[in-house]
Amino acid sequence: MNNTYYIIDFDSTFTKVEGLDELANIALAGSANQEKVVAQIRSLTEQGMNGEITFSEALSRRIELLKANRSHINQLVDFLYTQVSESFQRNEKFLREFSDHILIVSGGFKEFIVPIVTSMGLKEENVYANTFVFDAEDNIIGVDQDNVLAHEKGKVKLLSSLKLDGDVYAIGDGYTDYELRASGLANRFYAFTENVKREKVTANADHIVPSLDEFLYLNKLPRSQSYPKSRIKVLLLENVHSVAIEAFKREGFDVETHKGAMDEEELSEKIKGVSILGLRSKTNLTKKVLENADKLITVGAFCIGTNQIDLKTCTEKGIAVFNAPYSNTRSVVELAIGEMILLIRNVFTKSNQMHAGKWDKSANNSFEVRGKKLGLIGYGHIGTQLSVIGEALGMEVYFYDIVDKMPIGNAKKCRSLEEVLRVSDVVSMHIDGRKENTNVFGKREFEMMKDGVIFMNLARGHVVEVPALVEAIKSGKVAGAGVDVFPYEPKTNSEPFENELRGLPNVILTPHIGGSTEEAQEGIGLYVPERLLEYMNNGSTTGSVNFPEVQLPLLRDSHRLLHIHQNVPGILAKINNIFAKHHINIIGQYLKTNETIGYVIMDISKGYTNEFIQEIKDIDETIRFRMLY
Ligand SMILES: NC(=O)c1ccc[n+]([C@@H]2O[C@H](COP(=O)([O-])OP(=O)(O)OC[C@H]3O[C@@H](n4cnc5c(N)ncnc54)[C@H](O)[C@@H]3O)[C@@H](O)[C@H]2O)c1
Ligand SMILES: O=C(O)CC[C@@H](O)C(=O)O
Repeated sequence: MNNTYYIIDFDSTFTKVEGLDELANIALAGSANQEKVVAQIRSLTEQGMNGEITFSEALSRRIELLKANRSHINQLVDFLYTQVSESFQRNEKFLREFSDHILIVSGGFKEFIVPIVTSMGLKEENVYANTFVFDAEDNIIGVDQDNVLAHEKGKVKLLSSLKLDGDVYAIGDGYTDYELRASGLANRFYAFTENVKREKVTANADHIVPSLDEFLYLNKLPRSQSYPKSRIKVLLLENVHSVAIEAFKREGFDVETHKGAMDEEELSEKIKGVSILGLRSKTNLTKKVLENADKLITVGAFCIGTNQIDLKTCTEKGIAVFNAPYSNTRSVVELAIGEMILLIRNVFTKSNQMHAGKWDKSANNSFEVRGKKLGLIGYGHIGTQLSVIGEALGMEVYFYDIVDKMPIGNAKKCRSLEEVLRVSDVVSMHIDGRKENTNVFGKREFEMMKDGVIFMNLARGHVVEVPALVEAIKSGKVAGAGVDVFPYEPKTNSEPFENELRGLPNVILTPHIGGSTEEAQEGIGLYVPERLLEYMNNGSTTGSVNFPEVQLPLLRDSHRLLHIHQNVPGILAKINNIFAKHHINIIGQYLKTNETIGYVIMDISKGYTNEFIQEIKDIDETIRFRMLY
């Protein structure tokens, strides 16, 4: 072990929160002025951390406001067990292994610090912090004034008295931590920004460390992440749900988010250096963008459709793409059912008339859906769900799909598109957005339909020729239409919507919100990051839309090599020859291929040379190589 001492701060570094602020929250729970007092305490904490008021002033003023007792401290400790910073949780092994050289030096209080840090392997005798003074009823009435840490430049005085023999590295989020470096007592100061980032502190740091992983990486210390995730960029576009953002932040990635989509030019610049990209339906991931994607490992479509992504190029470049194949299915189905009922009853026309002051109480052109024929074009996830609910409403369901599909319930499978169109009272599109489906629905298809049909497209805008639909509405062929998707859709909410369907009677237009419900977005926000993280951390490709699917066991006590190559004969033999030449023992090996690529995963024991790795990388057909440990 080296002779370096690691001086670590507690509040907002070891834990995500400030202990005293949380103690106030607990002590004042339910009291009328809780919010006000906690805000005052937080503000004093901030001023002290930024060096705007002296530490001792901040401390004594906070204690005065606190009104806490010993039982509140017990509650605080229980809470703090759940608030240890993520990167500290990940690196408990380092804390235990280096416990003789790790000192917790804090302006906080031993009463809550000791139980937390000792539970993670640190030593009580290495905790330097304040202690409370209690009265006979166990109320906190002050701070032990004999402790140097209760006073100005307390950390500096404390460290100077310890006379540590060796290098000293200080890690913390506050100005008092930086003071150790300024005084010359610490060789380096690492500003820890996983929980809070303070300009005045980071400006003075030798290094800014967004996580403990980064600190351990910089100092070549044992760590749980082979390469710190804080160095891996995640770019999330189109307002993906906050649970997704949290999932990546929790793992320690460097996450950037954007509310809207990006056009080709903007994304071509932004993609540089990004390893994980998240998008929805409005961002086109084109060949040109992918040419600039120098670090891209994986892409998550936070939606069902992946037609906006050049999957072929992604595959050729060894970029694994994932989507959320059913998280918003129910939402689309509910919207389709709602629109169908409103359209067949002519509700929008009546509602518009009412807004214009016209009362037209009549049954003309208003029908029930019960007993009507529902024609579904595309019988995938959405089509089949709609089939079930349509039948429950008393409709007869007919469907057409290019793939032979099992009918659900009493639905009738049709052999051709025409067969469905000729019989249906309501036609609903649920085919996917592949290129070949462009304009599959035009004048000819509308002409095949019954007069007065209701038509809905909640699939993709480019599958229907809009002028043909407009004509069919104007001629009365189509009595009502629900359209959620358009060949061109605005990139952001501030861009105006232009389309020939605007202003037509009994036409419901919605801004591509079939899948936009809180439930669906949260579901997608949980599902997609799980797939992406599984791939990043473990190599598993379950649910990938362009990679061979492999579900891998967790990595234990071995190193995992992931080799993506062009799918030509003989690659596995080449790999195995290199293993044999270097006498490397394979613990586990998995191979899956698709038409374009092969994906080999090899778990090996830790003894191998850089030459061995280089030879694997140098195989001619290699597209991408990654190592996990
Ligand atoms: N409006 C929205 O917000 C929203 C939300 C979710 C999905 N969608 C769209 O809805 C589409 C359908 O979603 P899904 O989850 O049911 O997809 P899915 O892949 O499960 O089903 C699509 C079905 O269409 C069939 N198909 C493809 N081309 C066809 C054609 N030309 N004629 C007949 N059948 C054809 C396929 O064989 C498949 O069974 C998605 O691809 C997506 O584009 C829109
Ligand atoms: O939310 C989106 O952007 C797209 C929704 C939908 O079209 C999908 O493909 O899932």
